[in-house]
Amino acid sequence: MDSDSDSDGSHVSATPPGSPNPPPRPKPAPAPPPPPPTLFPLHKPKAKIKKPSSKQKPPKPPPPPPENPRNKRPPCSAPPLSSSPVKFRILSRQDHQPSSSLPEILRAGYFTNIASFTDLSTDSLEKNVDVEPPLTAPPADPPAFTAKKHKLPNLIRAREPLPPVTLRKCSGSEGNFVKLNLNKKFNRRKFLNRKCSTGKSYSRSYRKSKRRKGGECDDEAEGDEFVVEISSKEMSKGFEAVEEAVEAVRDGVSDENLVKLLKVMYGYDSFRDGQLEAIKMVLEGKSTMLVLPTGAGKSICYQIPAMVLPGITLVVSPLVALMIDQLKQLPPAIQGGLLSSSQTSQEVADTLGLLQEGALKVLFVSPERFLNAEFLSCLSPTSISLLVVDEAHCVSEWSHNFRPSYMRLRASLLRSRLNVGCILAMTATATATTLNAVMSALEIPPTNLIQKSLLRENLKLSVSMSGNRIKDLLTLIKSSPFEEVKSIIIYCKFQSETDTISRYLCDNNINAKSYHGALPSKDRRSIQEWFCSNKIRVVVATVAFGMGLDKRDVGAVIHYSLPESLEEYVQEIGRAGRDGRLSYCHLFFDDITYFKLRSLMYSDGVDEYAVNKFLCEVFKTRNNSHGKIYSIIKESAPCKFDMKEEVMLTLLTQLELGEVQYLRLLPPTNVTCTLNFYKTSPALLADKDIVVSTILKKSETKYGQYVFDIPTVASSIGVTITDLSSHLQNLKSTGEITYDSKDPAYCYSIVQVPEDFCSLSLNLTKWLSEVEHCKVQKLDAMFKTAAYAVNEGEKLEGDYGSKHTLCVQRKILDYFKEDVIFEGPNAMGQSSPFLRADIKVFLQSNSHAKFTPRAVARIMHGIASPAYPSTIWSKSHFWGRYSQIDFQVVMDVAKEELLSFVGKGAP
Ligand SMILES: Nc1ncnc2c1ncn2[C@@H]1O[C@H](COP(=O)(O)OP(=O)(O)OP(=O)(O)O)[C@@H](O)[C@H]1O
Repeated sequence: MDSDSDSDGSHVSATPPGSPNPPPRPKPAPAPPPPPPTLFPLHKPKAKIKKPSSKQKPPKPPPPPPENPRNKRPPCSAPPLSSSPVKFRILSRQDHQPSSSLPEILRAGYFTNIASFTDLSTDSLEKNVDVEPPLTAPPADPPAFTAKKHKLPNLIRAREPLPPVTLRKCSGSEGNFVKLNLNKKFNRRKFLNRKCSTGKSYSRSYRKSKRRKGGECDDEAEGDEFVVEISSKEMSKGFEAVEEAVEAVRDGVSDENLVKLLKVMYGYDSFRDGQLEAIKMVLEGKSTMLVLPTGAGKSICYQIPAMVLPGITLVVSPLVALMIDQLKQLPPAIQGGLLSSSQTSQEVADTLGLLQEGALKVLFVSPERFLNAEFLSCLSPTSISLLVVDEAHCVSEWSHNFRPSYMRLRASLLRSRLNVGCILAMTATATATTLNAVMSALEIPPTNLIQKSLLRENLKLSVSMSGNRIKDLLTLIKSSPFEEVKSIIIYCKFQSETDTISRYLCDNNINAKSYHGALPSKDRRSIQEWFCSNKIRVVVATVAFGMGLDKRDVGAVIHYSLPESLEEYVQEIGRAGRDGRLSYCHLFFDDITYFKLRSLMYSDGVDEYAVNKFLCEVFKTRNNSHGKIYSIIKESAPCKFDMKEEVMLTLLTQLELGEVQYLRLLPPTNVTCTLNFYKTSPALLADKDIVVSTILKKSETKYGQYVFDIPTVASSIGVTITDLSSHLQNLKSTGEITYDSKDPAYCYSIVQVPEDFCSLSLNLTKWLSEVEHCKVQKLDAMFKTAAYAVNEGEKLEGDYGSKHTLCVQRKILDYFKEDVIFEGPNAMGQSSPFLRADIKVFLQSNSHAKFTPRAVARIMHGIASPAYPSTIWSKSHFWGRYSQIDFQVVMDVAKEELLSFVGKGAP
């Protein structure tokens, strides 16, 4: 039975697969039965499977998908894009997708999904990590695809930078292979697929899932490469079936019609809990808040409406890597694209071109895009049918993963700027407070909340307190039920831990690899691929692993370190048991890690003093500054204000979107420009060109070069930074100048200068400290849940792998449902007899430095900050000495001592 938002939380549901008694995980688990074949795209009996041959001629292409007049939009009158001065490395599609399967490629090419991205990084989610050397050795048992990689004809110089790759539809005479537009030349490519030797009739989408979701293809088939020929007749039959089903839903949104559409698009017979309800709400045009557990199938809840609704569906995601995964996982019938701030201007222009042509049904965008006037102008006011906010908890500062850029996603702004009518917000993890905040920001009425249980009952939970985690981990993996599990993820907090542990496991004959954000993206892809094809049994990872991972048969998730919140814990254990089989999740915890994490919770915080100093810089010219453009340089500012980049962005966003709008954020860009004149002399050119004459006035000359601040010049002329950049680009193309830009910065234009800086900094600091307090409470709730489970679990029956399931589930449900902040003291010390004396000595011995109470407390807790880096301050005798004393207590004592120190005439 599923619990919903009204349940008492004393039970948990099985969503998916809805079985009350999930089967135990066999040794080894057999592959799940294939889903029934779909009408779309193809049935295997009609597809010929042949060994590749160089002589083989490509078959004829399918006709283009039937065009639906309802999907047509008038072309959009976007202004030409200026070129960005920032250079990005362009990766080929294969760079991200080393073993593209036929359905993926077909989807990408034939159905216009965008092919080139520049950033796969998920590093931003990793905190306080140290860099490890890149992966060099292949796994003991390298998968066949690596060995054969060079043979694949569809590889496009995977390592080298490439021009943007535009995927085009084939014309009727060229076979059903996808053509890639490289450097404006068309090259014919054949795409390969590996044989799944079960001999069953699989749909294309099922073969895709076999490849990606765990390599259930049997061993015999691994590495065998076959060309799958798909007749254009079959292809168009699939399209027609989808088109018919879509039309039927448009004519009448009934359960029956929607199930038919589900069947032809995905091959599934029925909807899972919550899906149908959500789809119907969206199709009725009602903004909806959807809370389903990880792996429950939230994507279908926007993909089906995207097919049915006339305009485009915008999907906002917090990470580029997530967007890429989601784009790749779109079913073939949906034409998708992606826009992120890490793309080159050419990539952006290509996507915007497709958008203008009306060729896209789903567009993934980063929230930062909403800063971009060009993007906004490309979306005609009526073209957006649905806005999907994925990971919607990021909207709320009370969530575990607040993103300042998500503040831009407020219903009022979305309506005024994009004319968005219907919003679908989706998350797997949100407390009641977070949900309230998200729903109020997106103006979703309480009646439009669809919430199913957070936990699947096939997950068995256990917890242990450990004095020697690495040894206990080995014992755990070598004992039942973990010893029988063939796919395990171990989550650690720090990158260095992942390497140590994977080495230790390998030394003990356990096939393991470490995975973290500092690894080159190629290595990360390989590890993920090997794990998915069961070539590696264990991945020891930081939080960077798992976002968008849809491997169905992960049998165990082990937390080597305490997660920072119950939200993070729920999200990460949700990687296990997606196939519905019994799966095991073990959590190790210990005081030392807890103390360390708790200290880290204070690494983002700021003092009122720092906020005030920052505001003075932001509004440096208080008079006549309305409309003027300024910038804060990302590299130098953190040290100047002792404030992390992310915190600066939070403050700037709050100054834009808070009760009073003080400024307007502009897209970040490089602001220092160095320019050389070539053809015409500067003075002569300045006579003809106002931009050049302003540059001459506003620049310094160094070694014959002109160095100037781009926002200053743009402000003086009264143009935007984009216009100025285009103008410089034009001058460059005529050979008049060359230029380079550096210093990435946050840019903004002033709307209104605050009258009272003091009260504004006080309010902002108060808000930030509440956010900080909330994060600390989340960690405490996690720690207390673990401690409670260990204490209570001792009294319960049950095998080792599942002993604490009920205790932990109960605590999790309380926490999410009622925002229960668990009572009772935390494990932190509240006083120390030597603290005051030590702070006094520290201040005396560092009398040259200007400390704030927070800076002193950070050093006593051993936390680095931009102005007090660990490279210098960890040498201090006092570094980290009081990490077991509550940070607030240390800060209070530091404040008193600083006051008395200054009172005694210290500098
Ligand atoms: N009705 C259904 N029947 C069977 N399988 C389904 C159904 N709906 C979705 N799935 C499958 O469930 C898997 C998970 O779906 P999806 O990635 O959308 O989950 P999610 O809720 O977005 O998970 P996460 O929060 O981890 O991103 C996919 O492989 C998807 O094809």
